[in-house]
Amino acid sequence: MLALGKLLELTLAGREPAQKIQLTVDGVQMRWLSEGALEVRPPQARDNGGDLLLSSGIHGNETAPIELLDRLLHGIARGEIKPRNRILFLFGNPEAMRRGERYLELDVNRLFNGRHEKNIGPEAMRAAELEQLARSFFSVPDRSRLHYDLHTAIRGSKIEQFALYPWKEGRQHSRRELERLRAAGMEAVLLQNKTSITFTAFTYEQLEAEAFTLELGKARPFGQNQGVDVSRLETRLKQIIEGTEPETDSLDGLKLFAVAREVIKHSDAFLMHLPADVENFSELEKGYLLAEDVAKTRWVIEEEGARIIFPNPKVKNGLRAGILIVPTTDAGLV
Ligand SMILES: O=C(O)CCC(=O)N[C@@H](CCC(=O)O)C(=O)O
Ligand SMILES: [Zn+2]
Repeated sequence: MLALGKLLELTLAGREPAQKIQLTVDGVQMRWLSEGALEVRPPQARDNGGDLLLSSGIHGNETAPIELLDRLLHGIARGEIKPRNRILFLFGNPEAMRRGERYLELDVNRLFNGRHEKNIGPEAMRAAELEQLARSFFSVPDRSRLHYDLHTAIRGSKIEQFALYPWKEGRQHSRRELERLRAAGMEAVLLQNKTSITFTAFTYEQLEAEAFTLELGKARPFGQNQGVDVSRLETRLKQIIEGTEPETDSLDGLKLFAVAREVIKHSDAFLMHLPADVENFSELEKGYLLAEDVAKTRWVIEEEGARIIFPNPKVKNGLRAGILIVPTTDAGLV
Protein backbone atom coordinates (compact mmCIF):
# COMPACT_ATOMS: atom_id res chain seq x y z
CA MET A 1 0.00 0.00 0.00
CA LEU A 2 1.11 3.59 -0.60
CA ALA A 3 2.82 5.17 2.42
CA LEU A 4 0.29 7.99 2.54
CA GLY A 5 -2.50 5.41 2.96
CA LYS A 6 -0.96 4.86 6.39
CA LEU A 7 -1.94 8.31 7.63
CA LEU A 8 -3.04 6.86 10.98
CA GLU A 9 0.30 5.11 11.55
CA LEU A 10 2.18 8.28 10.58
CA THR A 11 0.01 10.37 12.89
CA LEU A 12 0.32 8.02 15.88
CA ALA A 13 4.09 7.90 15.38
CA GLY A 14 4.24 11.70 15.05
CA ARG A 15 6.05 11.30 11.71
CA GLU A 16 6.04 13.44 8.60
CA PRO A 17 6.13 11.44 5.32
CA ALA A 18 9.23 11.93 3.13
CA GLN A 19 7.05 12.05 0.02
CA LYS A 20 4.07 14.38 0.38
CA ILE A 21 2.23 13.49 -2.84
CA GLN A 22 1.52 10.00 -4.17
CA LEU A 23 -0.63 8.58 -6.99
CA THR A 24 -2.59 5.34 -6.63
CA VAL A 25 -2.62 2.70 -9.42
CA ASP A 26 -5.93 4.25 -10.29
CA GLY A 27 -4.62 7.79 -10.84
CA VAL A 28 -5.99 9.17 -7.56
CA GLN A 29 -3.76 11.82 -5.99
CA MET A 30 -3.11 11.66 -2.25
CA ARG A 31 -1.52 14.74 -0.71
CA TRP A 32 -0.29 15.00 2.90
CA LEU A 33 -1.08 18.52 4.10
CA SER A 34 -0.05 18.52 7.74
CA GLU A 35 -0.16 16.22 10.77
CA GLY A 36 -3.29 14.06 10.49
CA ALA A 37 -4.47 15.83 7.33
CA LEU A 38 -4.62 14.27 3.87
CA GLU A 39 -6.41 15.33 0.70
CA VAL A 40 -7.62 12.86 -1.92
CA ARG A 41 -8.28 13.99 -5.50
CA PRO A 42 -9.81 11.79 -8.19
CA PRO A 43 -8.58 12.04 -11.78
CA GLN A 44 -10.35 15.02 -13.40
CA ALA A 45 -12.33 12.88 -15.83
CA ARG A 46 -13.88 10.97 -12.91
CA ASP A 47 -14.58 13.95 -10.63
CA ASN A 48 -18.31 14.29 -9.92
CA GLY A 49 -18.10 17.75 -8.32
CA GLY A 50 -18.47 16.75 -4.66
CA ASP A 51 -16.24 17.76 -1.76
CA LEU A 52 -16.36 15.51 1.31
CA LEU A 53 -14.67 16.28 4.62
CA LEU A 54 -14.33 13.28 6.95
CA SER A 55 -12.97 14.01 10.42
CA SER A 56 -12.47 11.93 13.53
CA GLY A 57 -10.19 11.98 16.55
CA ILE A 58 -11.32 15.49 17.48
CA HIS A 59 -11.58 13.63 20.78
CA GLY A 60 -8.47 11.48 20.97
CA ASN A 61 -10.01 8.49 22.79
CA GLU A 62 -12.89 8.01 20.31
CA THR A 63 -11.22 5.29 18.31
CA ALA A 64 -13.99 3.49 16.35
CA PRO A 65 -14.41 6.51 14.04
CA ILE A 66 -10.62 6.78 13.66
CA GLU A 67 -10.42 3.10 12.67
CA LEU A 68 -13.29 3.61 10.19
CA LEU A 69 -11.50 6.47 8.40
CA ASP A 70 -8.28 4.43 8.43
CA ARG A 71 -10.09 1.56 6.61
CA LEU A 72 -11.51 3.93 3.99
CA LEU A 73 -8.11 5.47 3.38
CA HIS A 74 -6.47 2.04 3.05
CA GLY A 75 -9.13 1.08 0.49
CA ILE A 76 -8.39 4.21 -1.55
CA ALA A 77 -4.60 3.80 -1.31
CA ARG A 78 -4.85 0.20 -2.51
CA GLY A 79 -7.10 1.19 -5.44
CA GLU A 80 -10.02 -0.86 -4.05
CA ILE A 81 -12.19 2.22 -3.43
CA LYS A 82 -12.34 4.50 -6.49
CA PRO A 83 -13.21 8.04 -5.44
CA ARG A 84 -15.21 10.32 -7.68
CA ASN A 85 -15.10 13.29 -5.31
CA ARG A 86 -12.43 15.25 -3.47
CA ILE A 87 -12.00 14.12 0.13
CA LEU A 88 -10.22 15.70 3.07
CA PHE A 89 -9.35 13.24 5.83
CA LEU A 90 -8.62 14.87 9.19
CA PHE A 91 -7.55 13.35 12.51
CA GLY A 92 -8.46 16.18 14.85
CA ASN A 93 -6.27 15.93 17.95
CA PRO A 94 -3.16 13.80 17.20
CA GLU A 95 -1.49 14.28 20.59
CA ALA A 96 -4.67 13.24 22.44
CA MET A 97 -4.96 10.23 20.08
CA ARG A 98 -1.40 9.20 20.98
CA ARG A 99 -2.24 9.44 24.69
CA GLY A 100 -5.68 7.81 24.35
CA GLU A 101 -7.37 10.79 25.96
CA ARG A 102 -10.37 12.93 25.04
CA TYR A 103 -8.17 16.03 25.15
CA LEU A 104 -5.06 17.34 26.92
CA GLU A 105 -6.03 20.75 28.30
CA LEU A 106 -8.89 22.02 26.18
CA ASP A 107 -11.71 20.22 24.37
CA VAL A 108 -10.95 20.91 20.69
CA ASN A 109 -14.65 20.63 19.88
CA ARG A 110 -15.32 23.77 21.93
CA LEU A 111 -12.73 25.91 20.15
CA PHE A 112 -14.29 26.72 16.79
CA ASN A 113 -16.06 29.77 15.42
CA GLY A 114 -13.58 32.16 17.01
CA ARG A 115 -13.10 30.40 20.37
CA HIS A 116 -9.50 29.35 19.62
CA GLU A 117 -8.55 33.03 19.44
CA LYS A 118 -9.56 33.49 23.07
CA ASN A 119 -7.44 30.55 24.24
CA ILE A 120 -3.78 29.53 24.14
CA GLY A 121 -1.97 26.20 23.90
CA PRO A 122 -1.61 23.37 21.40
CA GLU A 123 -5.32 22.62 21.17
CA ALA A 124 -6.28 26.20 20.40
CA MET A 125 -3.61 26.20 17.68
CA ARG A 126 -4.87 22.90 16.32
CA ALA A 127 -8.46 24.20 16.13
CA ALA A 128 -7.19 27.21 14.17
CA GLU A 129 -5.30 24.88 11.83
CA LEU A 130 -8.36 22.63 11.37
CA GLU A 131 -10.45 25.69 10.48
CA GLN A 132 -7.82 26.74 7.94
CA LEU A 133 -7.61 23.26 6.40
CA ALA A 134 -11.41 23.05 6.11
CA ARG A 135 -11.68 26.61 4.75
CA SER A 136 -9.11 25.96 2.07
CA PHE A 137 -10.63 22.56 1.15
CA PHE A 138 -14.13 24.05 0.81
CA SER A 139 -12.95 27.12 -1.13
CA VAL A 140 -13.57 25.74 -4.62
CA PRO A 141 -16.80 27.28 -5.98
CA ASP A 142 -19.73 25.35 -7.47
CA ARG A 143 -19.07 22.07 -5.73
CA SER A 144 -21.28 20.31 -3.19
CA ARG A 145 -19.90 20.42 0.36
CA LEU A 146 -20.47 17.70 2.95
CA HIS A 147 -18.79 17.25 6.32
CA TYR A 148 -19.20 14.30 8.69
CA ASP A 149 -17.37 14.65 12.02
CA LEU A 150 -17.34 11.20 13.59
CA HIS A 151 -17.49 10.64 17.35
CA THR A 152 -18.31 8.10 20.01
CA ALA A 153 -19.87 9.05 23.34
CA ILE A 154 -18.61 8.82 26.91
CA ARG A 155 -21.65 6.82 28.07
CA GLY A 156 -24.05 4.20 26.75
CA SER A 157 -27.15 5.35 24.90
CA LYS A 158 -30.76 4.30 24.53
CA ILE A 159 -30.36 5.36 20.90
CA GLU A 160 -26.99 4.04 19.77
CA GLN A 161 -26.29 6.01 16.58
CA PHE A 162 -27.46 9.54 16.00
CA ALA A 163 -26.52 12.81 14.34
CA LEU A 164 -26.41 16.42 15.48
CA TYR A 165 -27.35 18.93 12.76
CA PRO A 166 -26.01 22.49 13.30
CA TRP A 167 -28.08 25.65 12.87
CA LYS A 168 -27.64 28.94 11.07
CA GLU A 169 -30.00 31.92 10.87
CA GLY A 170 -31.93 31.87 7.59
CA ARG A 171 -30.83 28.36 6.59
CA GLN A 172 -33.19 25.39 6.69
CA HIS A 173 -32.33 21.80 7.50
CA SER A 174 -32.28 19.47 4.48
CA ARG A 175 -34.66 16.49 4.19
CA ARG A 176 -32.37 14.84 1.64
CA GLU A 177 -29.45 14.91 4.07
CA LEU A 178 -31.60 13.32 6.75
CA GLU A 179 -32.69 10.57 4.33
CA ARG A 180 -29.02 9.95 3.65
CA LEU A 181 -28.27 9.75 7.38
CA ARG A 182 -31.10 7.28 7.90
CA ALA A 183 -29.70 5.12 5.10
CA ALA A 184 -26.31 5.34 6.85
CA GLY A 185 -27.78 3.76 9.99
CA MET A 186 -28.52 6.83 12.08
CA GLU A 187 -31.58 6.25 14.26
CA ALA A 188 -32.12 9.84 15.36
CA VAL A 189 -31.16 13.40 14.49
CA LEU A 190 -30.97 16.33 16.87
CA LEU A 191 -31.85 19.56 15.07
CA GLN A 192 -29.94 22.40 16.70
CA ASN A 193 -31.60 25.81 17.02
CA LYS A 194 -28.70 28.08 17.85
CA THR A 195 -25.11 28.71 16.83
CA SER A 196 -22.33 26.67 18.41
CA ILE A 197 -18.55 26.32 18.80
CA THR A 198 -18.09 22.79 17.47
CA PHE A 199 -16.26 21.79 14.28
CA THR A 200 -19.45 21.04 12.34
CA ALA A 201 -21.01 24.30 13.52
CA PHE A 202 -18.02 26.05 11.92
CA THR A 203 -18.20 24.25 8.56
CA TYR A 204 -22.01 24.63 8.49
CA GLU A 205 -22.16 28.27 9.54
CA GLN A 206 -19.06 29.65 7.83
CA LEU A 207 -18.23 27.34 4.93
CA GLU A 208 -21.74 26.53 3.69
CA ALA A 209 -21.21 22.79 4.01
CA GLU A 210 -23.93 20.38 5.02
CA ALA A 211 -22.34 19.26 8.27
CA PHE A 212 -23.14 16.68 10.92
CA THR A 213 -21.60 15.37 14.11
CA LEU A 214 -22.22 11.62 14.07
CA GLU A 215 -22.31 9.67 17.33
CA LEU A 216 -21.61 6.00 16.64
CA GLY A 217 -21.59 4.25 20.02
CA LYS A 218 -19.52 4.20 23.16
CA ALA A 219 -15.85 5.29 23.22
CA ARG A 220 -13.34 2.44 23.64
CA PRO A 221 -9.55 2.08 23.14
CA PHE A 222 -8.05 1.08 19.76
CA GLY A 223 -8.80 -2.53 18.81
CA GLN A 224 -11.74 -2.84 21.21
CA ASN A 225 -14.55 -1.61 18.98
CA GLN A 226 -16.20 -4.92 18.11
CA GLY A 227 -19.38 -3.67 19.83
CA VAL A 228 -19.59 -0.56 17.64
CA ASP A 229 -21.34 -1.47 14.40
CA VAL A 230 -20.44 1.11 11.77
CA SER A 231 -21.20 -1.18 8.81
CA ARG A 232 -24.14 0.82 7.45
CA LEU A 233 -22.26 4.09 7.70
CA GLU A 234 -19.17 2.54 6.14
CA THR A 235 -21.19 1.22 3.19
CA ARG A 236 -22.84 4.59 2.67
CA LEU A 237 -19.54 6.47 2.86
CA LYS A 238 -18.04 4.17 0.21
CA GLN A 239 -21.08 4.84 -1.98
CA ILE A 240 -20.79 8.60 -1.52
CA ILE A 241 -17.06 8.42 -2.28
CA GLU A 242 -17.56 6.28 -5.39
CA GLY A 243 -20.66 8.13 -6.58
CA THR A 244 -22.81 4.99 -6.43
CA GLU A 245 -25.23 6.11 -3.73
CA PRO A 246 -28.72 4.66 -4.26
CA GLU A 247 -31.62 7.13 -4.19
CA THR A 248 -33.27 7.30 -0.79
CA ASP A 249 -36.54 9.03 -0.15
CA SER A 250 -37.74 8.06 3.27
CA LEU A 251 -37.39 9.28 6.82
CA ASP A 252 -39.37 6.28 8.13
CA GLY A 253 -38.36 5.39 11.65
CA LEU A 254 -35.89 8.28 11.97
CA LYS A 255 -36.53 10.03 15.29
CA LEU A 256 -36.21 13.80 15.27
CA PHE A 257 -35.40 15.87 18.32
CA ALA A 258 -35.03 19.58 19.00
CA VAL A 259 -32.93 21.24 21.68
CA ALA A 260 -35.12 22.46 24.52
CA ARG A 261 -32.27 23.85 26.66
CA GLU A 262 -28.53 23.57 27.00
CA VAL A 263 -27.45 23.04 30.58
CA ILE A 264 -24.44 25.29 31.18
CA LYS A 265 -22.13 24.74 34.15
CA HIS A 266 -21.40 28.17 35.63
CA SER A 267 -19.30 27.34 38.69
CA ASP A 268 -17.56 24.68 40.78
CA ALA A 269 -20.75 24.49 42.84
CA PHE A 270 -22.56 22.87 39.88
CA LEU A 271 -24.35 19.64 40.85
CA MET A 272 -26.10 17.28 38.47
CA HIS A 273 -28.68 14.91 39.97
CA LEU A 274 -28.24 11.92 37.67
CA PRO A 275 -26.71 8.50 38.29
CA ALA A 276 -23.13 8.21 37.00
CA ASP A 277 -24.17 5.50 34.53
CA VAL A 278 -27.24 7.30 33.14
CA GLU A 279 -27.60 6.63 29.40
CA ASN A 280 -27.97 9.26 26.71
CA PHE A 281 -31.64 9.81 25.71
CA SER A 282 -32.88 8.89 29.19
CA GLU A 283 -36.31 10.42 29.78
CA LEU A 284 -36.80 12.92 32.60
CA GLU A 285 -40.12 13.54 34.34
CA LYS A 286 -41.66 16.99 34.50
CA GLY A 287 -40.74 18.59 37.82
CA TYR A 288 -37.46 16.64 38.15
CA LEU A 289 -34.59 18.70 39.62
CA LEU A 290 -31.82 18.01 37.11
CA ALA A 291 -29.09 20.34 38.31
CA GLU A 292 -28.18 23.17 40.67
CA ASP A 293 -25.55 25.86 40.53
CA VAL A 294 -24.46 29.07 42.28
CA ALA A 295 -26.92 31.84 43.10
CA LYS A 296 -29.72 29.30 43.61
CA THR A 297 -29.78 28.42 39.89
CA ARG A 298 -31.97 25.34 39.47
CA TRP A 299 -32.58 23.28 36.35
CA VAL A 300 -36.06 21.81 36.75
CA ILE A 301 -37.68 19.82 33.92
CA GLU A 302 -40.66 21.70 32.49
CA GLU A 303 -40.83 20.09 29.06
CA GLU A 304 -43.10 17.20 28.05
CA GLY A 305 -41.06 14.22 26.77
CA ALA A 306 -37.71 15.70 27.82
CA ARG A 307 -34.58 13.57 27.50
CA ILE A 308 -30.96 14.24 28.40
CA ILE A 309 -27.89 13.75 26.21
CA PHE A 310 -24.19 14.22 26.99
CA PRO A 311 -24.64 14.83 30.74
CA ASN A 312 -21.19 15.68 32.08
CA PRO A 313 -20.81 17.66 35.31
CA LYS A 314 -17.01 17.52 34.92
CA VAL A 315 -16.81 20.01 32.01
CA LYS A 316 -15.03 23.31 32.59
CA ASN A 317 -17.07 26.22 33.93
CA GLY A 318 -18.90 28.06 31.18
CA LEU A 319 -19.32 24.96 29.02
CA ARG A 320 -22.26 22.74 28.20
CA ALA A 321 -22.86 20.07 30.85
CA GLY A 322 -25.74 18.41 29.01
CA ILE A 323 -28.47 18.99 26.44
CA LEU A 324 -32.16 18.71 27.21
CA ILE A 325 -34.01 17.61 24.11
CA VAL A 326 -37.65 17.07 23.11
CA PRO A 327 -39.24 15.20 20.20
CA THR A 328 -40.00 17.26 17.10
CA THR A 329 -41.41 16.74 13.59
CA ASP A 330 -40.10 17.10 10.02
CA ALA A 331 -42.22 20.23 9.45
CA GLY A 332 -39.25 22.62 9.15
CA LEU A 333 -37.26 20.59 6.63
CA VAL A 334 -36.77 21.57 2.98
O1 LIG B 1 -20.50 11.65 25.43
C1 LIG B 1 -20.35 12.86 25.56
O2 LIG B 1 -20.68 13.46 26.59
C2 LIG B 1 -19.75 13.68 24.46
C3 LIG B 1 -19.67 12.97 23.14
C4 LIG B 1 -19.16 13.95 22.15
O3 LIG B 1 -17.97 14.13 22.05
N1 LIG B 1 -20.08 14.66 21.50
C5 LIG B 1 -19.76 15.81 20.74
C6 LIG B 1 -21.01 16.43 20.20
C7 LIG B 1 -20.69 17.66 19.35
C8 LIG B 1 -21.92 18.46 18.95
O4 LIG B 1 -22.60 18.98 19.83
O5 LIG B 1 -22.16 18.56 17.72
C9 LIG B 1 -19.08 16.80 21.65
O6 LIG B 1 -19.45 16.87 22.84
O7 LIG B 1 -18.17 17.48 21.19
ZN1 LIG C 1 -16.47 13.25 20.70
